[in-house]
Amino acid sequence: MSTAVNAPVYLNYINGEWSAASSGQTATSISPANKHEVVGIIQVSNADDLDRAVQSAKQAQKGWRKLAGPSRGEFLYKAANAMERRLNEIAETMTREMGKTLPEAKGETARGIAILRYYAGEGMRKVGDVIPSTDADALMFTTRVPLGVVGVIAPWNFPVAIPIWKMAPALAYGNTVVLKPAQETAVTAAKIIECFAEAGFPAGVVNLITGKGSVIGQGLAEHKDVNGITFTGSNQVGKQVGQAALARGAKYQLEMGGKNPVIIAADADLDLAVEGTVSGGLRSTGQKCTATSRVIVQSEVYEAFKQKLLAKVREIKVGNGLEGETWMGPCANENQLDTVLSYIQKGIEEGAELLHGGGRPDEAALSDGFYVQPTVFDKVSRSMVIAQEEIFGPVLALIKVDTMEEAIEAANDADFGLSASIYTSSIGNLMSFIQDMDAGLVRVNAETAGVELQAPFGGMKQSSSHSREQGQAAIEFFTAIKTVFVKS
Ligand SMILES: NC(=O)C1=CN([C@@H]2O[C@H](COP(=O)(O)OP(=O)(O)OC[C@H]3O[C@@H](n4cnc5c(N)ncnc54)[C@H](OP(=O)(O)O)[C@@H]3O)[C@@H](O)[C@H]2O)C=CC1
Ligand SMILES: O=C(O)CCC(=O)C(=O)O
Repeated sequence: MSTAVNAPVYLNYINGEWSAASSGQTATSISPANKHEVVGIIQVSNADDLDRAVQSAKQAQKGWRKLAGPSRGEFLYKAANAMERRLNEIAETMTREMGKTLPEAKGETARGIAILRYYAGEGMRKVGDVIPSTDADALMFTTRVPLGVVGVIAPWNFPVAIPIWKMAPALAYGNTVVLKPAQETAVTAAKIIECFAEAGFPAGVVNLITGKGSVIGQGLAEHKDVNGITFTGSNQVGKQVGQAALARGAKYQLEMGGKNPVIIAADADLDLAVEGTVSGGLRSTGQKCTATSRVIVQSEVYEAFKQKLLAKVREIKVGNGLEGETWMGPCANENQLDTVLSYIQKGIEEGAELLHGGGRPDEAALSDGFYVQPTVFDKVSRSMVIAQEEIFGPVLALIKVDTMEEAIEAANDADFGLSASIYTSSIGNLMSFIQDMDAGLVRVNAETAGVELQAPFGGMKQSSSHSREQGQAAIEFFTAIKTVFVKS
């Protein structure tokens, strides 16, 4: 039975006011743990709504950029405080809306708050350098200016952290923002924006508009008054967004897929390596762009590692993320579940050996949710589809290698280059890995997932548009450098 009748309605936030889509259309945001549970009713906006949001951001931009950096930072501190007061509620909404476990959702919400505070402090840091001029009577320096209106297109897998790690630096550096979250997690996004509204940002500085990606996302990328577009999501859509922005000369930044390897060297601490592989590959149901997907193991320890890994995976409790004993929640939506199941089928057809999982769990209590078992494949070869394409699900592919050289070569044998890790106790191994691994994030004796907000984050090869987000790196995208030459 659907509970849509009693579900709360969430609106767009445009020019400091909550408003319904002018199309009059709404959609339901459902829980992946039980498809009959409606988390909220959300707006399906059209191009007119989008234009209103962009125009309100454009109008607000002049006043916002004129504020001193520390004053802009004050608003971010206030938004962080508002979010902190509502941490449990926001985390619970996230779990209900996209399925990750409540402890993970609380951790992510806390991370969103920390990101806001980090960028609030940015308002007080330097924005330029003094450069010696060849003219002894001149002063030459650089300063930075905001892009203008920034469009944020966010995915559903980190519905708090990703919008915030894009919006917070955009705002701190003087841009105004139009956020288009994934429809999947529009309710969680509305709650974040409620915190921004409570913080008292001037009207138009922060705008939220929900609707189809093909209408609102693509519309943002194509809108003549949007000066910068920052996107996280699939490779296919990312490239479309980039092309639309490029065609009209707007700045863009894309964070896309991963096919992240972990290397288990013969001298690794196997218990630590198993822990990192399970956590990196299966937490959040494998739906992280940094999730471990390929497990490359040296032959000397292959059998021992495999047995320890299987023992750990067998312990995983799949269930509703709101329940305390659950370790792994459902896939975020039915499409995602179907994608994961079809990749598992492909792995079987290609001759990989299914060691664990491979389908939906049997429990009747889980039959209305988008659940899948944690899955482990043995005898995977580097060219198989499950070793090459992003699955975005809880599927680990074991690949056997003889030498460290072969391990690194296998790890680099993918179109993506986001994150990679190695478990080893040898300095030689870790130095070769750090030097030769083509990935934006390389981690030693730590899982592939896990990003620190104060460090640059982004990928090589097909994983990104080669820019970096977060930490001090964010200033490169969200501002333009202006070189100033002054002569008395
Ligand atoms: N790098 C990452 O962190 C992520 C990677 N993915 C990968 O993408 C796959 C598919 O996931 P999916 O949710 O469909 O990812 P998408 O790339 O379709 O969605 C990401 C965001 O882009 C929006 N969008 C969709 N179509 C367009 C468009 N034509 N123009 C502009 N914006 C658009 C979406 O809106 P809406 O969905 O509301 O229509 C959403 O806000 C996953 O299986 C995974 O492999 C997915 C999410 C995150
Ligand atoms: O691993 C993380 O914490 C971040 C992952 C991420 O950015 C993503 O999945 O989109």
